[in-house]
Amino acid sequence: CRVASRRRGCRDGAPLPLSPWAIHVIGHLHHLAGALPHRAMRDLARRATARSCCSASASSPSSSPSSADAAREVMRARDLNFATRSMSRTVRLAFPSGTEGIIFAPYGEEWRQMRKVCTRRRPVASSAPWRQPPPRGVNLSELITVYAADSAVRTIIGSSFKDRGTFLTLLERMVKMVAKMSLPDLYPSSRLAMLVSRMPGRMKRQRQELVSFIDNIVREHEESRAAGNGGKEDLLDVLLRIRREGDLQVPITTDNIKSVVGDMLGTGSETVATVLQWIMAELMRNPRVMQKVQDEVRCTLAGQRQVTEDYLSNLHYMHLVIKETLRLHPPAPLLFPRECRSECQVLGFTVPKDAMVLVNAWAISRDPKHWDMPEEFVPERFENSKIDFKGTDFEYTPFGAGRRMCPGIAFAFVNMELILASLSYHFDWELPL
Ligand code: HEM
Repeated sequence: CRVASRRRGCRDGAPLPLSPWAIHVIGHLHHLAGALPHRAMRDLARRATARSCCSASASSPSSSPSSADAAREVMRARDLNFATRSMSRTVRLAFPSGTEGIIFAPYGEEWRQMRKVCTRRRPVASSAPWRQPPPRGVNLSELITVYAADSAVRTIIGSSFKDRGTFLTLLERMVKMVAKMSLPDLYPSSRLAMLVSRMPGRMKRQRQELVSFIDNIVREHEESRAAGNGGKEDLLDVLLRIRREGDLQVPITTDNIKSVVGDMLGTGSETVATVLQWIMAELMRNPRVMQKVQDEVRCTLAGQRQVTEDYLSNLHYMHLVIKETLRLHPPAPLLFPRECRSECQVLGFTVPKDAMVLVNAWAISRDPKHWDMPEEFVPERFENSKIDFKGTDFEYTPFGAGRRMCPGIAFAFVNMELILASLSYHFDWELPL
């Protein structure tokens, strides 16, 4: 294993990140077996005295900062050096060069342009659904997923979204595949791994299905606009217009527009739905907090038939509940993988060029060094605290920080607050007996 064999070596006097004991051929993988990666990596970092980094792959260097100090180094002090994304060998099959969208785009002008276009859009908020009493015993996770997808769609491609069910299935499969490590990812230079693994074929098919799906959306969109169906410009309109006008430094291709649309639809719905599901689970486990949220919402909206955006700024306690849920259950616990652009030092350790860096935001936001009763759900901890998720407090970075920080925070918050207010205003909730 390349990492293990270089571990004891030093670069310019600085050692490589601490790494656990390795086994020939499989490297450090046995340390990750059977546990969620962010938990396993936190435990490994705890065992390593420096608590900074550990390597965890079979044959490619990777590093997982698990302390706020290391996160600050990666996402602030050396942000530019870690501002590009790491792509596994199988993910690369799904996003060939020039079609990386935003999430996987290498650092550079094209990524900067796309990000600017996408963050200029204001979220299209609408009132949350479920004003009618649902039948007893609803599958709340399912309802939340559907709502989050619909509302992402409204902002990104307007209201036309005929086949939501197919989209959600494709999205779920894609997220699972991208998050998974397959044999070719663990042994990137092995041709045998590529030959024996079924993952490359599955990834290509999955990507093809998603692209055809988005193709239809783009075509319908263009036809609808050509037929004179007006309405406000949505994100897809803006991207298509910019491509037509063609006055950008790096021209936008249709293939990349499809990837950007996929990125925004995927992140816009999946993350919001996951956080909302955790919020409702925590509220049901903590009836005191649930009561406080309901009292605040019902008092603020007294007499209104519908929750709208106008009331959100008064729902102070609900905001704390969302913050606390993001602390305990960030939907991207290891953020999104970054790559070291040139060898550098982090907290006195050498990080080699091309190493994948996974910041363990989940472990850091439960670190007893920064948080009292870190495992407890206590929204009040944020009451008089200056700690926020805006990318300057490195003990709490559910949206990341630095150049690659999440551009969807405003969108996410409007949606999460609308839906949570709506659920708390209209209904009482309890777990089935
Ligand atoms: C609670 C909801 C959300 C959470 C917790 C979240 C979290 C994150 C995180 C951790 C990253 C990686 C940051 C880094 O590497 O430092 C990210 C990136 C990103 N997010 Fe979000 N996100 C959320 C909602 C959204 C929404 C609603 C959108 C869009 C509509 C969105 C679009 C993106 C995009 C495009 C990127 C890639 C940015 C880049 O690489 O330049 N996210 N998000």
